[in-house]
Amino acid sequence: MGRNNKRRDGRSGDTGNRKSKRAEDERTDLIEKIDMNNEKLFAYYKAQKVVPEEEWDEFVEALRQHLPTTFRVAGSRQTANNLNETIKSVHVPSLSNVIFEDQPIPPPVQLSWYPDGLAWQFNVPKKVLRKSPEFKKFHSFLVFETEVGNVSRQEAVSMLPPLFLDFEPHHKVMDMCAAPGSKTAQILEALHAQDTITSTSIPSGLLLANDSDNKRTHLLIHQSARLPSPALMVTNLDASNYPSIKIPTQTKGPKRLEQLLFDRILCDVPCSGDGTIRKNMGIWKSWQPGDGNGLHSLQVRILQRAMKLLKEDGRIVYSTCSLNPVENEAVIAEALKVNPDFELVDVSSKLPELKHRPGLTTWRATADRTISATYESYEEFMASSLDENLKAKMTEGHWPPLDVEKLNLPRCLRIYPHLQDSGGFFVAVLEKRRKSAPSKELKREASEPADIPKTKKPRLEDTIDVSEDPNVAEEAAGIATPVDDVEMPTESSTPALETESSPKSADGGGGSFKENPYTFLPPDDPILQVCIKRLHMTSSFPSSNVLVRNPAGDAVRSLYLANDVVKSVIENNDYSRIRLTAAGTKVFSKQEGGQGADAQFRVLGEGLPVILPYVDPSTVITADLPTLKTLIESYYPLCSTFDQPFRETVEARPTGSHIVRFLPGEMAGVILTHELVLPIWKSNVSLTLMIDKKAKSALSLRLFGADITTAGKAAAAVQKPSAQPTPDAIVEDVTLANEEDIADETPV
Ligand SMILES: C[S@@+](CC[C@H](N)C(=O)[O-])C[C@H]1O[C@@H](n2cnc3c(N)ncnc32)[C@H](O)[C@@H]1O
Repeated sequence: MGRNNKRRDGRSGDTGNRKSKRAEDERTDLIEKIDMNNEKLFAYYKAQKVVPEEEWDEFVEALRQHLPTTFRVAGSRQTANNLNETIKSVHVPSLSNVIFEDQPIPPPVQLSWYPDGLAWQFNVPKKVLRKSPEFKKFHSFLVFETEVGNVSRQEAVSMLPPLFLDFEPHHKVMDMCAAPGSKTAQILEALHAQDTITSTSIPSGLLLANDSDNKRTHLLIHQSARLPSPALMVTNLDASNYPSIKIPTQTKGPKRLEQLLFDRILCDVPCSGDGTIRKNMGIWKSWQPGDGNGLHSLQVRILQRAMKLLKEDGRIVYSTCSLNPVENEAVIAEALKVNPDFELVDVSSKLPELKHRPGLTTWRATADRTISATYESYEEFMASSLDENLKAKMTEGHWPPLDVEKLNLPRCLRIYPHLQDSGGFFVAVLEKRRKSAPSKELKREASEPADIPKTKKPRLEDTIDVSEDPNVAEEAAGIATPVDDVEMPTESSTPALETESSPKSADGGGGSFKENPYTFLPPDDPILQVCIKRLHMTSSFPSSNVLVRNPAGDAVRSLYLANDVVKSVIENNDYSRIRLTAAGTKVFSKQEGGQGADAQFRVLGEGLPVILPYVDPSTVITADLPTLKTLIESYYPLCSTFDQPFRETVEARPTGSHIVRFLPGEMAGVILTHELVLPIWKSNVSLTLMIDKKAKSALSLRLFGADITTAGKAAAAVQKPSAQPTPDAIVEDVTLANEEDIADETPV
């Protein structure tokens, strides 16, 4: 991210390029220098019998190998299938016979277990990506598509948990430890699976993504802006202490408030991360058993809190990128012990091509840093000659319980690097059994009358003490929410783009919370009405679900759209108590007028698919592929440069925000296979395509096989006077920024 900012600050792509090469050289040195032996790690995992004796060498050898690059084609089913087709029919054939320094380089292959072949893997040295023209072009394609959210560069194993959630668009889903958000994005995509390329549905369900780290929460918001959803909320709380959220009862009769319970919860908990050792090579040196021991109690508390927030028949997916049974089976066992209404689900046949091993039923914990001894039981550990301070760090829960056989721990899935050339991972799926006949008392507890004085409220909360103001300790942040990074027209009559001001930085120190509050506009708000009238939106547009974020509750800058559940959560809960950091999706944004012109609210590219189903089709201007090419190539082409009938249509339109539908077509060998709907801005005499710079470059690469945007051509010219189709400067610089931004599975 930092490097990306430097580029925005005006550093040349060449500098980025040199830096990237240096970083790569440093990494190569590191691989060569690093000692991929850690006797304690080996002794510990041998003692756990994670793999049979005869597989041990293969397992360790796999830990030492460079992790292949994996990515997932993202977006709704239609968008993803389209792009996947391009990868299969254009990129893979062009990468199939590449010879580099006399060596054949294998093309990307699909991950056999990932549904619909939407996940890919390739393993080529970075210098091939830099120097082979075919791979360079493919890499550039990936970088830009990642920037705009059509591709997610994610570790293969990290793609697993959402696949086991098995949820539907009407479900209320919670992602308890969500940042930086690769799994949140995957859940959002599934929630919006039925969307088309041009329009987004408003699912009736909810995705509540939470993370206790404020900085990382803003990274999550940035990532999820690529997949706008009116069903998304983001909170910034300690998951182990997550407060009760209230919503009105759905039943007939007087409205009461009840606790919001979830259909599905993902607990992708903080872990020691030793399953990522192929990527995070520092683990070879730093690993010690205490890493997992120290996290065990937090992991248990997070899982137990999830159990209390789940509906009957609901499902929890618990996952870590650690191989340590103390962070995995021991956590599941401890949580099951106190929640007997839960059981592990056998999901071994869900992904038939996925190779995995069963969860362990025996393991040997230790707290000893200096010797390699492990202990069969807590009693044996306590009877040892170890230091009393070390003994105090461990609990019975670190070891297998006596009744371990009853818990079905082999139903957990262990993924090992040597099985399918991946990282190491652990997944467990738990379901809450339906109670046959709820007692009268339980029924009474299930709905909480809103009007009972607080002190007398029957508590829905469980054994965990949930305070009204969870004491969340995190670093001071101050990261801006995403802004529309649109190329700026300079024509004098073209208004300056107003950037969305970031919410005030959240000062995590001591748990203070300084985000802006959320207010729903009255449906007859004059500004909202102007937006609705301008687009001739139908009466079915949910105008009572439009919200703003500022203390006054006025439509001063941006308008967001939320679905009914998000609205009801916001209206019935104090936003600062639930540390609400984001809600819904931004659809309109204020655009300052140019010389003498009034400010207007314009449709945002990210919000357009959400509002398009409500826009009167006669409001949308139709255009063809050459028109799109002109809009991509120039910042602000004059209206007079366009062909008829587009020229006449736009000249007749007032200045301001418009929507254009580009119809499928062909020009000089370039094919637009499906229609595209994009926002434009009309100034007195020129037009601007109002999409993010990187989205414009990605679109250009997808359509024309080269970045023909002004910025792309400029970058190519800086890099090489004989401009090649793929500008190195952009590729390298964006790659670095991107890889940092989306790094997932960072051990915490
Ligand atoms: C393994 S990472 C999650 C990765 C994420 N699910 C993804 O796919 O991008 C664990 C996350 O847990 C967060 N975390 C740590 N302690 C937490 C707590 N007590 N409550 C909520 N989140 C916590 C960390 O900030 C970190 O972002």
